[in-house]
Amino acid sequence: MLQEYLPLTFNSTISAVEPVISVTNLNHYFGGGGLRKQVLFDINLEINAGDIVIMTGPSGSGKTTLLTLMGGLRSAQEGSLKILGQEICGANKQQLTKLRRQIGYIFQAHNLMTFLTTKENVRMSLELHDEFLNQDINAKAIAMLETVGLGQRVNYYPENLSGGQKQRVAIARALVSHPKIVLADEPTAALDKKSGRDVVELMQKLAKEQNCTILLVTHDNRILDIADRIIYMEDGQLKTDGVDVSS
Ligand SMILES: Nc1ncnc2c1ncn2[C@@H]1O[C@H](COP(=O)(O)OP(=O)(O)OP(=O)(O)O)[C@@H](O)[C@H]1O
Repeated sequence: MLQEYLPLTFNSTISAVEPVISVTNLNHYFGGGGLRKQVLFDINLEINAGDIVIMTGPSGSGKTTLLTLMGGLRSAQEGSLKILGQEICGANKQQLTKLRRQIGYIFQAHNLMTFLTTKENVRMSLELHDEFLNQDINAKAIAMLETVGLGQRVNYYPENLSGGQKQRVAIARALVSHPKIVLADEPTAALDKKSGRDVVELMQKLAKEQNCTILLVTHDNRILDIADRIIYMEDGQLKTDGVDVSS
């Protein structure tokens, strides 16, 4: 599971044909010296703008590691990893911070600020972006909450919302700034079947409207059908990559 939330903005522009994420011969290791352990092996992958990609596979297969690398949440060590046209293998902290402002994150635990209302949680995401500072960010946050069906809950605190409602606030927070990429790690894990389904269908709808790429890690087979493409990881390797959601 993603543990960190690191906000991000950088000014790269990407052409329509260039993949939003391009991974070439990527390896990753944890630990050092005699304890050094390779957890990703020669990953090659391209993800196009607007695609909803689900990454699945057994526990420990490297999904979260790959997701955190693609989100600029940890440094890539070996190979090439281009996000929105920018090489981030070897990128410094400042470059990673800029990158992270262009990405929305949705976590298993919604990670909302408990001392802020739903509106304030969503507004906080806009406050990280200079381009919104001259706009009515309150109105934008409320409009986004209305879009996710929480127009009546803008002044509620997270503790007074159901699990599904909290996750919808997290979706509003991730998408309100219209990021090009949203990364989601087990977004339905804490939800019942219906709430989980509602949450991913909402993500799918908003992503298609905004032409946003979604990369979603899940063990939840019930949501595979929302994907344009499914990637299967095993033992740190990308085993299958396809669009056949029935397999
Ligand atoms: N910070 C870390 N330090 C050392 N090893 C780690 C670290 N994070 C993950 N690993 C190891 O890397 C491997 C891949 O872990 P990762 O969390 O990416 O798998 P996963 O497929 O996301 O698993 P899950 O589905 O259980 O979340 C595992 O063997 C794990 O123990």
